[in-house]
Order: sequence, then structure tokens, then C-alpha cells
Amino acid sequence: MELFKYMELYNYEQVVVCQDKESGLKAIIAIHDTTLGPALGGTRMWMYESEEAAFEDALRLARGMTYKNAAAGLNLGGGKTVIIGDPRKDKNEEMFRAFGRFIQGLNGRYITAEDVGTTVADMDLIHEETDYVTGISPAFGSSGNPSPVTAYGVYVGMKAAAKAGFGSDSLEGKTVAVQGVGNVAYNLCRHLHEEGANLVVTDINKEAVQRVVDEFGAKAVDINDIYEVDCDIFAPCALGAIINDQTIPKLKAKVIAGAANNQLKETRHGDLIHEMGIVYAPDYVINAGGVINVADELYGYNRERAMKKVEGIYENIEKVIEISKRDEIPTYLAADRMAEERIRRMRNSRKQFLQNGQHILSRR
Ligand SMILES: NC(=O)c1ccc[n+]([C@@H]2O[C@H](COP(=O)([O-])OP(=O)(O)OC[C@H]3O[C@@H](n4cnc5c(N)ncnc54)[C@H](O)[C@@H]3O)[C@@H](O)[C@H]2O)c1
Ligand SMILES: CC(C)C[C@H](N)C(=O)O
Repeated sequence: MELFKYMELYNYEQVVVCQDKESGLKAIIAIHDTTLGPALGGTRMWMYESEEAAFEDALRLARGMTYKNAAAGLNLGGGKTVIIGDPRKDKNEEMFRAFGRFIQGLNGRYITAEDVGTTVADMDLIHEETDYVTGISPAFGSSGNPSPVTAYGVYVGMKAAAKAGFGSDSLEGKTVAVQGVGNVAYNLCRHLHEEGANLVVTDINKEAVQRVVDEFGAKAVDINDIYEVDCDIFAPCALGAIINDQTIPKLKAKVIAGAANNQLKETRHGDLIHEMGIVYAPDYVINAGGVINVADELYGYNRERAMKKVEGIYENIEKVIEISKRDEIPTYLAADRMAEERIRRMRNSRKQFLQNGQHILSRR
């Protein structure tokens, strides 16, 4: 990857490479765009096949956060961190504290939280070194684990997508194929089960599968079979790029609505599913519940206020589908336009009223 070329192509502001030999920390913080405010995005810990794959993931995820935060109406920019390593074996206290010091060095340009492979306990360690972290233990006045809230947002967004796909937002009797039943999808399955949906699930983690089979009566299938399940809704809730040339021909679902980030391998895959008549709930619009929840900490966390905002994901998905129909464009593009439009408008308003981030009257 030619880093500067890639950064220029998508207008990235900054990439910070952090290493700490003692603890084994190898982290990449990508800050995409801070027009709307400081970059807020989670930290993913994953066993990347190569350094290049880690850079690519950090960059793609950071850009996704810019769009997610903008589309959700938050006054926050987009960033993300990836830590290279096995979250089951390679974590230690020094690693997260060293990482916290690197975040502190950015002086508020980047604020972190959980993502795949990191937990509230990890965020608490980061918090030992910096205040620029959210999703820490509720005992600190924080919002805690964002996953259940993300799941609730995906659930309400799925209902809005179902309304467009089936004429009703009821999920009772609908069959939902869920790929990955980790932190978010376990909670999503609970909501779906409570509404009377039928669940077909898969995961590389057999215990996670067994839990939803036992608790919610889900049917388990092999990881390679999830795409061709005879279902109404496909809910990708594991990793990205799973809507691609190999999987699209297998899909039977009328609606795709799930938590995973970067579900489309390439934008042309969004065009393809649109042409097939599939209602796609754009990933960063439907999975914004977690970031909406942690962002509320910036105002002094209030769960009721945060959950009310998360319920707005229903209307946001409706809005994207409306734009898609009006402009005859795929929903992923409609969402991009909605987010870009907000960033453009806010950039202008900042130009009018703010200089160096301060209101012009503050110089009096
Ligand atoms: N946690 C949040 O609040 C949040 C918010 C927004 C988006 N997301 C996104 O949602 C997705 C899930 O997040 P999570 O926090 O639940 O992570 P998680 O790690 O708890 O769950 C992911 C699950 O996917 C499984 N998995 C991995 N590869 C798989 C494969 N090939 N096939 C089937 N299963 C596989 C894992 O074993 C794990 O159980 C991620 O893409 C994440 O970026 C999470
Ligand atoms: C800030 C976090 C809650 C971010 C979350 N992992 C996401 O992708 O939206």
C-alpha cells in the first residue's frame, strides 16, 4: 500500500503508528476527518495477516467512523485504532496503559472506545493514562459496554428496513440469518427472539453459537452455509467485506441489516445488491447505537437521552431509503451523500463562526 497516496485519495488527516517493545504494543491510530469535532472511534485488537492488512483495516474503519458520526448527527469526526495481536493471548496491563499515553499525546484529537477484541476492562486501563476514552466502567460515570446499545440500534434499524422490504416492520415470524453471535449479535438475537423471529446463526466460536441455540432456540449452521440460508433477512455481525462476488450469488434474503462494519467489499457490490432488489441498511447508519451511546458521555452520560437518540436510527434508515428511491441510487450511496452533505454544511458553519476552533467572540 502506498500510504500517502491512499491518504490523499480519501482525504485522511493523520495516521499514528505506536509501538512499545516491553508490552508488545503495536497500534495504528487512523484519524480520518475532524471537521465535525474530535475523532471518536473504537480500538480493534485482531491477528492481522500482515502489517498492510492492519493499516488497511484501520484506515477503512476510521473513514467509516467519519460517515457514521456524521450520519448519526454527532458533532464528532472519525478515527479508529487497530492493535495487532491475539486478544485472547497477547493482552497485558502495560500494553493498554502505553496505548493510553499515546492517545493522551494526541491531546483530544482522538477519543477511543471498544471494538472487536477489546473490552470495558481494557478501556479502564487506558483511562489510567488519559481521559480521552469512553465506554469505561459505569462506576466512573461512563456508559460501559456499548454492544447492547449497538444491538438495540441494529434491531430498530432492521425493523425500518423490513418495512421497506416487506411492507411491515414486524419481525414476528421472519427468519433472520445471523453471521457472528458475539457481543452485539447475542443481544440482537435476544431482541429478535422476543419479537418472535426465527434465528439461524453461525460463528467460529462454538460456545457463542451454543448460547443462542440454548437461550433463543436458534438453529446453527456451518460458517460457509450462512449466506445461502433460506431467510428473509441476512444480518452480518462478524467482520467486514462479506458482501462480495462469492457471496452475492448465494444470498436469498430480501433485506440485509446487520452490525458489522464495512460489509460491502467494494462499492460496486452495493450497486449489485441494489440491482437485485435487496434492501440494504447501510452498515454505518444501522450500527451507530454504540457510538451514539458513548458520545453521550461528552455531555455527562444520561442513558434515557442516549437511548432516545439511538431510537432515531429507525428514522435515519427510513431517510436513507427515501433518498435512495428519490434519486434512484443504492442505499449505500444515499447514506454517503447524507453524511457528506452534513459535513459540508457544518464545515461552512464553522468557517463562518469559528476560528482556530474558538468562537470569534471569545477573542473579546
Ligand atoms: N461492539 C459495538 O458496539 C459495535 C458497534 C458498531 C459496530 N460493531 C461491529 O459489529 C461487528 C461485531 O462486533 P462485536 O462487538 O459483536 O464483536 P465480537 O468480537 O464480540 O463478535 C464478533 C463475532 O464474530 C465471530 N466471527 C469472526 N469471524 C467469523 C466468521 N468468519 N464467521 C462467523 N463468525 C465469525 C467471532 O467469533 C465473534 O463471536 C464488528 O464488525 C464490529 O466492528 C460493533
Ligand atoms: C465508539 C465505539 C462504540 C465504536 C464502535 N466499535 C463502532 O464501530 O461504531
